[in-house]
Amino acid sequence: MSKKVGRAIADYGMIEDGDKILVGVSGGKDSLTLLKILWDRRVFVPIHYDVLALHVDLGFTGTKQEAFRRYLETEGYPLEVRRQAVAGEGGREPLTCFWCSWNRRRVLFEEAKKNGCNKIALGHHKDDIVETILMNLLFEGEISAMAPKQEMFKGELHIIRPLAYVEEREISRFARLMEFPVCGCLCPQAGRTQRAVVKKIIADVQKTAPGVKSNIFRSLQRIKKEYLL
Ligand SMILES: Nc1ncnc2c1ncn2[C@@H]1O[C@H](COP(=O)(O)OP(=O)(O)OP(=O)(O)O)[C@@H](O)[C@H]1O
Repeated sequence: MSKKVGRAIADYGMIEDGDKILVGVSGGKDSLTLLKILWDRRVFVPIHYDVLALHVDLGFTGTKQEAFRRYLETEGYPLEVRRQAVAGEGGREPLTCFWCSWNRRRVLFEEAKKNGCNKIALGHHKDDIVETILMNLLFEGEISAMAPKQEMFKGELHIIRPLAYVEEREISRFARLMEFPVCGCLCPQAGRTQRAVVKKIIADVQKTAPGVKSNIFRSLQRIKKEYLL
């Protein structure tokens, strides 16, 4: 996985010497994996960069957040926690995905600025990108993906997605092997989103066409302009 991450970093010029990277850590398997890989790679890559983990505590109840926070601290990762209630007290009803992610992003940007970070790394992986392509096609009527490297605020900040070439099943296996104290998805909307619908479509098609995920991913690298409307 580290090799795939290295390839994605090189292909998209995601990390440069002197970068300070804020890694968004939700407590899920993807961002815990991302944090470990970026942290460990610093030992052998020929450039120097700093890593800071940030958890935005969105205020959902019934969390197992304490366990993963303790784990990060014990493992020696520098960690910041910012509380930003989106539901219940201090939040808004009904809770929507837009409201939740808008707030999370705002806090990530604010904390990046406050901590002098020029990159924000998110744990989106290949499956997330493929699902986004289909979601945008089916529900938004447009052809677009999730950029592995995205410029924000006229280049002041970049969002990077170093797991862009890594499949979710690889991450799941790694997270189990590493015994990460994963604190599952705490979102009350989980499983009822457009993403869940698209995930099921891909899984169904994959039963008879195993290469479908890679094909969807590759499709946005091979646009045939002469066949567009
Ligand atoms: N509460 C949070 N605090 C900080 N970063 C977050 C938080 N929630 C999500 N992120 C960041 O945004 C990415 C995408 O969020 P999403 O909710 O889609 O999570 P996910 O795909 O389930 O990943 P994970 O397994 O890391 O939770 C995460 O991988 C993480 O980097």
